[in-house]
Amino acid sequence: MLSQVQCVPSSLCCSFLSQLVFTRLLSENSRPQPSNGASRDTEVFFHGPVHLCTAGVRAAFVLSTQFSQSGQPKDYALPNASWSQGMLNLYNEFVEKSKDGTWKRIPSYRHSSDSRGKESYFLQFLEGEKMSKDTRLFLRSLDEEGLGFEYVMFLNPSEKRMVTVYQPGPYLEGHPGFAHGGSTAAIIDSTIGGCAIFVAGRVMTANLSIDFKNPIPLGSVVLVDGKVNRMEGRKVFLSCQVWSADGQTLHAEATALFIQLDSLSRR
Ligand SMILES: CCCCCCCC/C=C\CCCCCCCC(=O)SCCNC(=O)CCNC(=O)[C@H](O)C(C)(C)COP(=O)(O)OP(=O)(O)OC[C@H]1O[C@@H](n2cnc3c(N)ncnc32)[C@H](O)[C@@H]1OP(=O)(O)O
Repeated sequence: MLSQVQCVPSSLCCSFLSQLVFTRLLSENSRPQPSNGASRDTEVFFHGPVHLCTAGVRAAFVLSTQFSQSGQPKDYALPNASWSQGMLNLYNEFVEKSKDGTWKRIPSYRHSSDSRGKESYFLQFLEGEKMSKDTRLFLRSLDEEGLGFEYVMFLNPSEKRMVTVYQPGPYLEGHPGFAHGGSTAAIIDSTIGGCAIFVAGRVMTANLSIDFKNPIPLGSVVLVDGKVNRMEGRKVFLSCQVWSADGQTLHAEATALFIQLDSLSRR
């Protein structure tokens, strides 16, 4: 279990992370298992001898959650059954806007090693770090669709702007019925982190300041709208707003400073 979160790219929300891990530990025991009896946890598969007899079924289940039918790594930034109509509508709106090249959908994989190739922003970010196939990127750490962070990012390169269409799931609960502020911080950090990576390559969050204006109902759809304001040497200054899908409610506003790293290995 620990290996799944040990290389989480953000120390921003330690308490949130602990809660998420705790939730996962709890849920492994209390959640109904898939009908084929397979565990959702690769570590259970590797460490639990009692499970060896169903190894094939388990492996198939685990692989099916991580790879598409073509055998390619699964791109999670595509519609799935958990997406509400509101999420689909916004997604389609931005797909439409992407047709003339103004916006670009950013694919999203579970493991950093799946991000190799042309769209390799995570490798820029994580280069030099050893990540095993069992590790998972924080925002894609849950197996079941719709329980945690459901999101798709669209980049507007000329505006140095990233918009994330985001639907927080029930495992992100803070106050009953609402998203935990740490989860909101994480999606903001990742959205503007994407902007910062786009303009500066490998970066780290040095400062993130958030005004939480209105709680985000779980299962609702919001737009996380972040952009680069300016760059001064290695310092990238960004801002971000989180709006309800109808544009009527401002949920959060943030400013941030990211620092460009010359090389992670130098550190
Ligand atoms: C087609 C391509 C598309 C691309 C799209 C991509 C989409 C991608 C999608 C998804 C992306 C996901 C992205 C995830 C992002 C997550 C990021 C995180 O959460 S990172 C974890 C949390 N952060 C840490 O753990 C940092 C810990 N801190 C440090 O490591 C250092 O303090 C660091 C690197 C921040 C700075 O250290 P130093 O030694 O390199 O630099 P020094 O000299 O201290 O600072 C440089 C300048 O910055 C100022 N500075 C530093 N920290 C500051 C602060 N907190 N406030 C104000 N100024 C600060 C300093 O005063 C200095 O300024 P002067 O150059 O003198 O003017």
